[in-house]
Amino acid sequence: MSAIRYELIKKCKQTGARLGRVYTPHGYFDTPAFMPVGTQATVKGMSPDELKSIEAGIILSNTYHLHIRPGEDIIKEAGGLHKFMNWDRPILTDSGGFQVFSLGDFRKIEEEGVTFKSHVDGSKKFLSPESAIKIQNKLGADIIMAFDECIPYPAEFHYVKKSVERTTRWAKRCIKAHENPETQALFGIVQGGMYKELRRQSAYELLELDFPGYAIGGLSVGEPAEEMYEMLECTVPLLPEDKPRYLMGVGSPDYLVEGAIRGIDMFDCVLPTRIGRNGTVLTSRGRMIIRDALYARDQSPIDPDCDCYACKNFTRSYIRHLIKAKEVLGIRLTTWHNLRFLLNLMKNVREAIKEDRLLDFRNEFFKNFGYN
Ligand SMILES: C=CCOC(=O)Nc1nc2cc3[nH]c(NC)nc3cc2c(=O)[nH]1
Ligand SMILES: [Zn+2]
Repeated sequence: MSAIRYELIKKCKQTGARLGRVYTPHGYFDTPAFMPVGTQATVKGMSPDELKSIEAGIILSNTYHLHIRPGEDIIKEAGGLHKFMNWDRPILTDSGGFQVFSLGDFRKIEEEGVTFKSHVDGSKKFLSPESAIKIQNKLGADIIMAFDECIPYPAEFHYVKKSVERTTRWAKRCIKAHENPETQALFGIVQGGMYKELRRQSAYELLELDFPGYAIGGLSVGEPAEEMYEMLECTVPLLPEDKPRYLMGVGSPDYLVEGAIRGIDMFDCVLPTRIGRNGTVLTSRGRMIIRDALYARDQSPIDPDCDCYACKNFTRSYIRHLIKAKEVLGIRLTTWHNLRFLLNLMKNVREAIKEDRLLDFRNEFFKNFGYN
């Protein structure tokens, strides 16, 4: 009996997209889904009630960050991550491994695991498949991720092949180390760089291990959009139709729509919260740099088509003032709006799948948003 169940509700007639629902021990969430990122057990600037008000179905936290601070034992003593942060809906923990390689003073990868320096105090840290799973077992997320190597871009074929084979060996060690498969679903992570042959090899090796869900890793690492789409087109069809597919670290509005069209069910990205904090907001007409003097006297909402608290109650002029004055309410409002924008985008994608018009929706959205 697995911790989650994926219900395939409808397949889009125009594309590879699917409408689905993932049932977890903390309730279900609809897919395709965008998962707000709460790296350190909080989606920066948003309370759990506010996240519920914008209909966030599932949020993500980082194993690496919570291991470094406050440490998984403190969270376990609180009754696990759900209790600690008072979020009673689904949670997914990924490694933050992406950050380890970009944040921590990354040291070396060996068969046993990865040695690196903490980005907080520079102390020496070690993560292995076993320790990464042990930490996630203590945190108690509903969906946890296998320990893998997120291969940098670009990378030589031979290096990628060796890394894929090690990631598969690590995946087997994760399954063995996992203590709560009936309450925490462990997802395998397909790697393979930008090589179709290695993407297929990684997928086949992980399919044999029969995970309850599969993530596609090693993308959104600096490669051109076309390469990412090509890797999706060669990998997604190999994955089981009756299990969720999670594209890690993606993404911007166009990537979310194009990823859903190619059969992806779950996405996560720091973009909405990160650009929100530096005064950039997403609107149906494209990105808006609200701190720009252009908006100093603009009494209209960020996005007239948006139903969020920021757009219903405040003007561009006021929010620009808050951002310029480094007032905390400023980044709360831009974050609130950006998250609601992406959650609404995914709601519209789900509607379009229901009505077999996702390609039409894509063309309309891209025309307004300013993509080609
Ligand atoms: C406990 C261990 C769980 O391991 C992982 O979470 N591994 C992992 N995380 C990723 C995160 C990514 N973010 C982006 N772009 C912003 N691309 C990403 C790719 C990966 C990936 O290939 N692997
Ligand atoms: Zn809004």
